[in-house]
Amino acid sequence: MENVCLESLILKLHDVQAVKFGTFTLKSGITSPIYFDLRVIVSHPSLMNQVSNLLYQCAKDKGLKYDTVCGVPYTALPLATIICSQHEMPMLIRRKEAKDYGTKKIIEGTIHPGDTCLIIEDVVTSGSSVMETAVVLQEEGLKVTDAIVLMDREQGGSSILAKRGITLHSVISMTKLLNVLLQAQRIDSFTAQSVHMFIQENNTCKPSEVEKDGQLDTKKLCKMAELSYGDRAKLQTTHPLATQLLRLMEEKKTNLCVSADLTSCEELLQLADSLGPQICVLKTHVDVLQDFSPAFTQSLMDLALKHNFLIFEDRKFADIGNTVKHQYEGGLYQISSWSHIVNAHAVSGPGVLKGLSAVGNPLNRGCLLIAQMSSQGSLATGDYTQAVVKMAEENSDFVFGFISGSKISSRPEFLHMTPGVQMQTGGDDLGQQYSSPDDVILNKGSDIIIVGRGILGASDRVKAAADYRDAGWNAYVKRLDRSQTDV
Ligand SMILES: O=c1ccn([C@@H]2O[C@H](COP(=O)(O)O)[C@@H](O)[C@H]2O)c(=O)[nH]1
Repeated sequence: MENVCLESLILKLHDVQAVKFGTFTLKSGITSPIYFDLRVIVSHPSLMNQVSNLLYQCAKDKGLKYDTVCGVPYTALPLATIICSQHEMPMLIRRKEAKDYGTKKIIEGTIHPGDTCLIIEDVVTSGSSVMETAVVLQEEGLKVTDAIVLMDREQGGSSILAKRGITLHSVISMTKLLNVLLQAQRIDSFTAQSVHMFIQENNTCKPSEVEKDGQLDTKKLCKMAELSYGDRAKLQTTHPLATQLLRLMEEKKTNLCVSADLTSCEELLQLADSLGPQICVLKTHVDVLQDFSPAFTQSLMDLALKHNFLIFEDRKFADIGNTVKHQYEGGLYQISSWSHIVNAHAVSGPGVLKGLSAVGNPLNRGCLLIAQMSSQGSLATGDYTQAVVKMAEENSDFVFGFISGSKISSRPEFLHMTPGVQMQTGGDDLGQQYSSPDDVILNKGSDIIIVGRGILGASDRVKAAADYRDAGWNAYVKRLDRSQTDV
């Protein structure tokens, strides 16, 4: 690969801010002086072509033989597409989550078991994303022996992948990148030095650290990919309310939120008292109460303290900032004074969060954005959902998670809460659709199940809540176990 070509690429990547210097918190919670965001290159077609050519050339220079190509979702997907299109090679697409309808496939494209698949990735730190893709391909009978990455952060990922039989080939090394930017006076020697030191000191995935008796300690390794609720609570970037919630979930061993859709205050308070020990969150719709009074909210707050759960008023704010501010703070319900959590639709734009956070932040409250809905025909899908994730990322001082059917953000500081949960799947006659606790937590990667009528309609609500709590928690434990064996 020609040096001039690499140098011009590095400078272009810096121009478009695909590489940035400053203070950044990585997925693992570590603070880094350098950050790569290769996603931006999709807006620069000539850069996309240049990167794809270099990735292809790298595979050629190494003499790699392969039958098909798969890009690690999402950034490397278009890169793999360009390579396959230009060189007329078959490609496979790995889904992040299996489809919950139709074929339920996790790999799209024609699979020929025994074929060798080359993995394409944009940036490697721990190697866990490459590994996740490799495992899925291997489960389909494909051979995975090599991966090509544009940028290796040199933090141990290549050694870890090598231990699992995958050779990582990188187009740009961290050392090369820093040298080129230093020579071009894009960064000073102090910055280059601090990045070098960071890499040495934060080799988060040193093989020696994840080895036990010469074997990979899969438990440690897995922690990089899937953190427990307790570990997520410890991340610097986690919102204080999410920290409180994740901690109490770990302590009480529950990821059950009961949806207390009742019309009498007394019945609701009785429910909160009897189910309190089983739940992490109690969700209300105060506007369906026939006898609401401020005394009710005081009693509910007392029960939340007694049983250590959070209160979530499912108000679904959706107006302009100024209006939601009044709706949250004032009126009959004065929601901000008693509800730890509220939620909002993103449809009116970020102003809704500006208005809500002006009231909620001084009170240490938090908000969930509604990214998907459980009802049939919901319009909150696809690009809308993606835009909601972006809005959450841009407002993480107040937003700590989502109402969604599945995990939609890989950032461990965000919580996913899923309504439409019952042991018996199906729905009601007004469009509600139900998934099982196992499906929601284990297969779709959500964090908290929200259960209403599944518990409220039972003859013994305490027993039903215990069953849902066990089902939700066991699915979470299974998910952690599965990710340990997958790595
Ligand atoms: O997409 C959504 C958003 C909110 N909900 C609310 O959750 C409960 C579900 O009650 P069930 O009795 O378990 O069906 C209810 O309060 C909804 O308003 C939802 O279902 N879907």
